[in-house]
Amino acid sequence: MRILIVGAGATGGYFGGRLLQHGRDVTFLVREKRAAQLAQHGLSIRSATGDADLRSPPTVLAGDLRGPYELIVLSCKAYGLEQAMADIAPAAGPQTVILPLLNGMRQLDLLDARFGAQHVLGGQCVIAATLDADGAVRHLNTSHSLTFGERDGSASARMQRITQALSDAGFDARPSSTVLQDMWDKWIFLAALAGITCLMRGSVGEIVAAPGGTAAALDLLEDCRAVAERAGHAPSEQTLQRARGVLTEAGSTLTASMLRDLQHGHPIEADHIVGDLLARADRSRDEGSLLATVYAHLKVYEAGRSSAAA
Ligand SMILES: NC(=O)C1=CN([C@@H]2O[C@H](COP(=O)(O)OP(=O)(O)OC[C@H]3O[C@@H](n4cnc5c(N)ncnc54)[C@H](OP(=O)(O)O)[C@@H]3O)[C@@H](O)[C@H]2O)C=CC1
Ligand SMILES: CC(C)(CO)C(=O)C(=O)O
Repeated sequence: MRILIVGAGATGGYFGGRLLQHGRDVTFLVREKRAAQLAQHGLSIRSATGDADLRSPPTVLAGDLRGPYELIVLSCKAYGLEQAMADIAPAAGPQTVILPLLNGMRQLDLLDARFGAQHVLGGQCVIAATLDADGAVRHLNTSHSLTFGERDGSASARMQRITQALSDAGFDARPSSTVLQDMWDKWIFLAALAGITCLMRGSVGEIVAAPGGTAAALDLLEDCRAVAERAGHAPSEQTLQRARGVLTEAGSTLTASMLRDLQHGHPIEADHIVGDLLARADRSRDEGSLLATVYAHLKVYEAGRSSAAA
């Protein structure tokens, strides 16, 4: 299967790199700076699950992109999605399937509008990864699952082909018949994790060790859960218990990728991950909620970045 990975950043570099390491037909759509870095140093993955050093990974610049690809894996940030959609247009043909790995849900609406819903799978990944200063992918824990599925839950022929292409490639490939609920479950967990770790500038363990920290984390999760319920995607009690457990684990070093971005002064996905959740909330009830405070806090950070750049 001809696979295009859009972006060779933390997630795209990791999953694309693993696929390449396992002999799959992968090309990375990159921009010039990353193309030069990959040409010079190759693509390295540093991980407790096994390192990889891939010399000369196949890359392509947008202007040279020729399609069609059977599978396009989107691993850009939400604020890069409009540009990425424009750039991948030449790679999309009548049989192309787009698999977005972004956190949140709004990417589905945008991709549907641009390419047609029949071309867009649901998807998500669970991993903690970042890029080093030298461009190597650093895998920060041992989770590395990639979930994908038809949004109507069907076991289509293309799902079988994609499952085969993504399986046995050094990460957990998880075909799902409940991918939309999976995405919602992850969204509310991630919004709570990103929101609370950014607000408190610390890991889960540091937050729960502080007075009131556990209650704040659980309050925020509850705000997020209420939005999911209102949208018809309430998490199961088991999912909720798991999320509560992870968000209140004593000594946990877990943070969200949004906190890592914020600490490096990078752009963040505030609107996509927190603002969009708030937009789907019951405004009369959620005004003054912790979720609203978290959003205001992230927007202040963004405003500070913009004025520093001006
Ligand atoms: N990092 C993590 O641990 C996790 C992240 N996620 C989610 O995954 C998504 C991706 O995050 P992450 O991998 O961390 O992000 P990164 O910023 O590490 O990587 C994104 C990459 O996409 C590239 N890119 C963006 N637009 C284009 C384009 N038009 N053409 C070519 N390359 C492009 C960027 O390239 P350039 O350098 O040129 O800008 C960058 O290298 C986000 O929605 C995030 O929330 C989900 C789970 C965990
Ligand atoms: C929740 C987590 C850590 C898992 O993938 C994540 O998605 C992120 O940090 O962006």
